[in-house]
Amino acid sequence: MLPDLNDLLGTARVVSLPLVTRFRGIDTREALLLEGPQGWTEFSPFVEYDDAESAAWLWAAIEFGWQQTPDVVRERIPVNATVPAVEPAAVVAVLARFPGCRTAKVKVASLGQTLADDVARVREVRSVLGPEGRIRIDANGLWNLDEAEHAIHALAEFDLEYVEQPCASIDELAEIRRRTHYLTVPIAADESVRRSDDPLAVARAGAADILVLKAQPQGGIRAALSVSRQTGLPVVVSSALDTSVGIAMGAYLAAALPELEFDCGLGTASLLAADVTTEPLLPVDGSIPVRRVVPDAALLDQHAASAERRDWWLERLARVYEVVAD
Ligand SMILES: O=C(O)CCC(=O)c1ccccc1C(=O)O
Ligand SMILES: [Mg+2]
Repeated sequence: MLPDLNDLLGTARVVSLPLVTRFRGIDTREALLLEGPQGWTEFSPFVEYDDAESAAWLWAAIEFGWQQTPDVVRERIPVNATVPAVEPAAVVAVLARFPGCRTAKVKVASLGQTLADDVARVREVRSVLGPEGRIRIDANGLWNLDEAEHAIHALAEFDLEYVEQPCASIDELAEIRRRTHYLTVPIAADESVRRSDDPLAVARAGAADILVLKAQPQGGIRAALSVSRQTGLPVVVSSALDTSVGIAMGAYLAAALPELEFDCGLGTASLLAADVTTEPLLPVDGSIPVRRVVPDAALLDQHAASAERRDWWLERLARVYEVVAD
């Protein structure tokens, strides 16, 4: 059951939040927030995504605002620190924003950087976290097969918990998994789940050991829970660099999973220099609470997007609504 478009437009607020450090090539995160009968919710597909891909994000936003959240089995979610592709000298300051986090996810394979840059960054993260820290890396599919094999070989000495999306395609993931099997570094799939027509294909191909699930791109909490159930693979719930409102959606997904073996990528409010609430879902003692988030009126005003960007988002909402309604 779909609410009327006018109900969505009636409460919509568009914000533009500055990031602490550049991430995925952006320094501000734009998001559209909506208030449904169950609470505030978020629609924030990345600006370059088309309407067809954004439909899952809108369905997720509507589900979270208009339907009750599923039963939860935990009240706090252990989270990882997320380390953008920064210089080694900046690593200490990044990790300090994630108090109590024993796990770090390090971005690698960034445009304009070399494997030596990645090795230096991961070495510094290992040195700060110590031998008991857990380190995972995320290449966002940017390596080809040989680059991935070489890089995983070079980075394995830092004891990797897993490698997220080393290559772009499912076939490549399956092949790199075979090639690096001897290193015993598990392979996780992210884009191959959230940007694929068939989120189960990567599991069916035996191309990943772990799935990264993001609530908005997966089409909501229930759809993501279904992927987890149907594949039986261990899951890491992650944010899409959402505001605290969207992170809450991810937190409810993580809280509803029967098993949660790995720390989740839901500490990303720490990458924002501003948020929409005075009580953001920031990590404390390495975890975030599971609760809904209510935006603060003054912060919504303070971080309101320009009139031009607001119109762009409202028009996008209306177009994507038609895709969902079909
Ligand atoms: O998983 C995390 O630690 C944080 C989330 C994250 O990395 C991310 C955030 C926005 C867009 C893509 C990604 C990604 O996992 O590739
Ligand atoms: Mg990823």
